[in-house]
Amino acid sequence: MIQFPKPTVEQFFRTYAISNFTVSSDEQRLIFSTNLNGKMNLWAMDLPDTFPYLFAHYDESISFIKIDPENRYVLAGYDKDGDENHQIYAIPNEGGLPQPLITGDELEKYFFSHLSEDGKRIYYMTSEENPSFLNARVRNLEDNSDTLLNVGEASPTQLSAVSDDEEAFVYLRSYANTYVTGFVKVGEETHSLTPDPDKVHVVFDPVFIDEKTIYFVTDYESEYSYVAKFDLDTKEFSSVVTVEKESVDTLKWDKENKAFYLVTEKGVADVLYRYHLKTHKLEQLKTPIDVIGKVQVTKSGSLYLLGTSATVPSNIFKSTDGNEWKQLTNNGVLGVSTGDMVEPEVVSYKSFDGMEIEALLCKPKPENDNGHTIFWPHGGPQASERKTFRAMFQSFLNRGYTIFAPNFRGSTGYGSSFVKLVEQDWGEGPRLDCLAAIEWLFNNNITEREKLFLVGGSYGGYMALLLHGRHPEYFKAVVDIFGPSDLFTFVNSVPPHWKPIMDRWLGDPERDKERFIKDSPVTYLDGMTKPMLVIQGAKDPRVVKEESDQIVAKLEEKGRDVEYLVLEDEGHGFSKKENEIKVYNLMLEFLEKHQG
Ligand SMILES: CC(=O)N[C@@H](C)C(=O)N[C@@H](C)C(=O)N[C@@H](C)C(=O)O
Repeated sequence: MIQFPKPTVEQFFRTYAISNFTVSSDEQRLIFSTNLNGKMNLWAMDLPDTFPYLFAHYDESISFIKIDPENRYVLAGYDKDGDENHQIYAIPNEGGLPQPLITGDELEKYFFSHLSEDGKRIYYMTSEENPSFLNARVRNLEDNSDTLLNVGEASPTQLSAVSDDEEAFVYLRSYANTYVTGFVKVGEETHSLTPDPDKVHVVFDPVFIDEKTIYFVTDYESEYSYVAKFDLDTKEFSSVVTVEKESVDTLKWDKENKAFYLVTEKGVADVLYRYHLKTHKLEQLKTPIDVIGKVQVTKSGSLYLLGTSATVPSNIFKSTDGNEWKQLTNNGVLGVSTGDMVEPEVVSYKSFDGMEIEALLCKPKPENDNGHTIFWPHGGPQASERKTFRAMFQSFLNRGYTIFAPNFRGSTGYGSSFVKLVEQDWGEGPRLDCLAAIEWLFNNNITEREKLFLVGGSYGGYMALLLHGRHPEYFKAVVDIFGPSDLFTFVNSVPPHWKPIMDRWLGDPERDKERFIKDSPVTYLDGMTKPMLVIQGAKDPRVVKEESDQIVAKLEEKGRDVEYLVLEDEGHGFSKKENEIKVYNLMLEFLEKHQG
């Protein structure tokens, strides 16, 4: 019989992403954003037919998709080459070319918030006239009038829910990723959704289940976030559903069955629950994947879910009972079965101060093993490494690298106090957690001292630079993907609506001058002696190109071995297939070159 070679790394490069989806109210059409033709576009399937067709061609990343309840048009948000200046476009119901609808100067942002039940009014937030705090406005599609609803003040203010009668509005105000207050505005009256907005807590995912009752997620006076309720008549706040040691991170209302769907974050995986409002019964549901990206509940009560596992790229599933799932998309890795991929082990180790840190350990198949390990600090930093599919990881594994990804202090999924541990401490605690992880790898004979690489993106890139500068003896070579290199320049270069939250997140460059010097990678140029590869998107608005330019220039001045790749048409990530392949190939080449 014909013998075929084992899967090669190039096959993993040909994996496509599904980043978002929505289903029409009659459930006859599913629209999703994917880079199936190399760039991000909207594709659709006319259900129950599952053959995807190109629905709207624009070749840019898509921030939201909304189908008019009466199927007259579709709305979508696009930016330009990853600049995150999202603007709102309309697409004919038959598909076609997106037309600008709520747009302005290319530097302004227009974030979609809500579409009225009759599809005639679009609620949105904009940076226009209020770049740091954002204004909320409503556009009436019948007469094209555009009305100011709320002027954001004190901190970025997001319109997050609108009652069906469009009389009550919930706003969320962010002071930090871990401090977001919620308030409801009805006419001239405003009420906090939680008893004391001055206490540090978060509020998100508010839902009006009728004109007077708002459910939402909060961690108010709790270590783990839970579902709470605010009654507009009595002005009472109450806790409704808590799940032990799990943080609720998504709340969806099922109007038909008077139930909520909850997704909780439990370390490296998600759990899906249904909570019945009448019986107060909480049921755990089976899911076909480990990490849930999006849940949509339709009018009929059907459930659609977008998700991924370490060996399963993003796919969309449907269920009518929350237990049996039908896979609607068939998004896989070119010719590679899940059995040919690597499932991570969940391990934990003790850090310098005895704190238990969870991590993902991915070991290559013995026949591929090249004896080298890649240490991967994740980005965020208030995020975590989870059981999601990463073509980059599976490519590294296919080439024989072991990968170790610690959820150092500051990661999400381990309670509110743990997430806060990185705030105003970017370079000490999390760095020591990384060092403890490296020693653990050596002590457990997973990694040999001379065979360790360091690769990280964004905050992970920052950590890669910092670890390189302060502890070069551990690493053979280092890859920094858009990492902040100097906290003084980084703090001033972030998008305007991030600036109000920088103090709690990172600190103040004057007040915390000593710490900023200590925790800036650029302070440790002398230590950065190992070969480096730096990768940057030219349009990145979060970690701007100057962060990479300056560290590369300084290393070159010192005659260090540094390669630099700038992708002109990318932002904070690689959305275009050809760019992604260029990056993976360069990284693999770089690592291979420095194995010896
Ligand atoms: C609400 C919000 O956007 N907060 C930001 C301050 C934030 O936490 N952004 C991160 C997701 C982020 O982009 N961080 C960069 C530095 C990264 O590590 O990816």
